[in-house]
Amino acid sequence: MKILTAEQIRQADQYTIQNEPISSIDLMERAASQCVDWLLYDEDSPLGYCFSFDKTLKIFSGMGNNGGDGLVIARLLAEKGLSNIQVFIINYSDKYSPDCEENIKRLEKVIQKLEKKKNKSNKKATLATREPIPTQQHLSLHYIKSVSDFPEIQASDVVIDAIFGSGLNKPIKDFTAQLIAYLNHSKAQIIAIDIPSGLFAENNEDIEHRAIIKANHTLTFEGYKLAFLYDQNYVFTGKVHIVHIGLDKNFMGQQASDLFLLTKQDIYKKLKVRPKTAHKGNFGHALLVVGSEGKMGAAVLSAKACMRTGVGLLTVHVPKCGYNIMQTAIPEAMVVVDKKKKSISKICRESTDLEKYTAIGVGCGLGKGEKTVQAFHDLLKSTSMPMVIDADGLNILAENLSWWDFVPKHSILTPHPKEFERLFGRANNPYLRHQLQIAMSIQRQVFIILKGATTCITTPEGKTYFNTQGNAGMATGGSGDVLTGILTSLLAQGYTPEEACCIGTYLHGTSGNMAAKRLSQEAMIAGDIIKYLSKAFRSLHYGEG
Ligand SMILES: NC(=O)C1=CN([C@@H]2O[C@H](COP(=O)(O)OP(=O)(O)OC[C@H]3O[C@@H](n4cnc5c(N)ncnc54)[C@H](O)[C@@H]3O)[C@@H](O)[C@H]2O)[C@H](O)CC1
Ligand SMILES: [K+]
Repeated sequence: MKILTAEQIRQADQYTIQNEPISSIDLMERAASQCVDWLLYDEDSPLGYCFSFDKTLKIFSGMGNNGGDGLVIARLLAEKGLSNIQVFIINYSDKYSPDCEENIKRLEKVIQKLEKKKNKSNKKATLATREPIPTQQHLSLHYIKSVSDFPEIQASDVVIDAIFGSGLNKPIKDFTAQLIAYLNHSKAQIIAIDIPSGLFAENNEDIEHRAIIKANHTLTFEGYKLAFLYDQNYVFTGKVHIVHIGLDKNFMGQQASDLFLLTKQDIYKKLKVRPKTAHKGNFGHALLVVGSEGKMGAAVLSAKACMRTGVGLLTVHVPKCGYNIMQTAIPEAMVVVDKKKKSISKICRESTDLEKYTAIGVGCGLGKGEKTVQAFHDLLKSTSMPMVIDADGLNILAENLSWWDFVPKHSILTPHPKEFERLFGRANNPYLRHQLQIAMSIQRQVFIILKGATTCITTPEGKTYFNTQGNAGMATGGSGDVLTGILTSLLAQGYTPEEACCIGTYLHGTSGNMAAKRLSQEAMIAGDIIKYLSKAFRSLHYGEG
């Protein structure tokens, strides 16, 4: 799925208005009604099916179209009978957008209608019983012009943030900034409409010192904004839900973008089906150069993941101390041992005949001893076959930058953020780090998989794929070794490095999710990701699970 910029979505908005055709105020109505559906019927919504709940819905609306969305949401919910709604318009300037202004009038009419209904039923009640019956529905409109107008916020309130959306063009200041701090400080659940107020859709500089809503949920229109895919911004977006508002699909499909979010369908299309007449020679021969004393677990995990991802043959090059461990843990793999006992010192004769391998993975549990560093150098120099480089392989490279010349083109590097920083340096914010990652992929002609809650894959052509599969249960020792095994296996089977990166990260995240669902995030360990690979494959091939 393509990720579009806020500017491209604005253009899609204009195109839809002109070509559907639909008036902008009707498009706003449609967008808000989709939000209302989510609010009333989604299992994640704090309102879920609660038409007359004892909580109060407090909607904070700005003066632009995001504010307009908030006003329509209030009116539609009131028309559906939701009981307690208070709307607050933030007067941060002296000008409303036309659709926002029109929706204030429409909301006022509904308030008047409800008031009339209330008076009528009270009159009837007074005549019959001499006592007014309190009406069930409360809908009110208030204006915030300074800090003294801030309402009290209870922990049980549900707050809708419709202050600013994609039209934000400078950091929020003055009492609006104070209001955001005040809302963030409350214990209420916050739902942001389109984008948390204060967050820019792409580049966010100086984020620690800015006023930005910290939402529990963000209902975003049509697709993820780029900023939502940076882990550092999760604190603002909370869980992101895509709300489709009917923007022109063809127009959006034609927009140029080098940014993609991986979906199940993308992966399904890339996965090959194994021919019925296949033999093990059809699925490649992988070599893993891994392990050292005390870190043979990393070697075993990468080897098991490699086999479970479907490689035909696997040879594992380990130090002598790893022989029995490897043969016992995974009899399906062939093992060649190094001359040295505790760490790898030289890629030995059986392994030096690199021609017979269809992919190489290196780095898991390797260590950085002098001889190992030399062996890594020799390995880089002895092949031009793209390889998977992880963990200590990356650290060694970071300490020997001149060796970049020997890194085979289109190799896959799998750093976590610290390893990334060691290799490529620091960037001031996630957007700039992403730009740095793209630039480095192009310059070094490698695929970089920056691991995180959302994994960011950049290609030598300058494309980016984001993978959102996975969960915090995977933040445990060995998860990265499993990914290396999966990637090496896919490369060995003849998937292109780009396909291997996309399928590999998606599979890894999906089996991690399946493991967490069954075992809990706390109890799952890296080996469980391997156990659930079969389920992840089945879900991709046959839609199971
Ligand atoms: N794009 C769509 O598909 C649809 C979007 N909708 C909603 O509209 C907003 C974008 O609305 P817009 O009026 O352009 O911008 P905002 O409401 O975010 O901001 C209003 C206005 O405020 C000014 N401004 C910007 N930054 C500041 C600031 N820091 N301080 C003071 N004033 C500021 C600026 O002039 C802005 O224009 C989108 O997010 C959706 O929620 C439609 O409703 C449906 C279709
Ligand atoms: K908002």
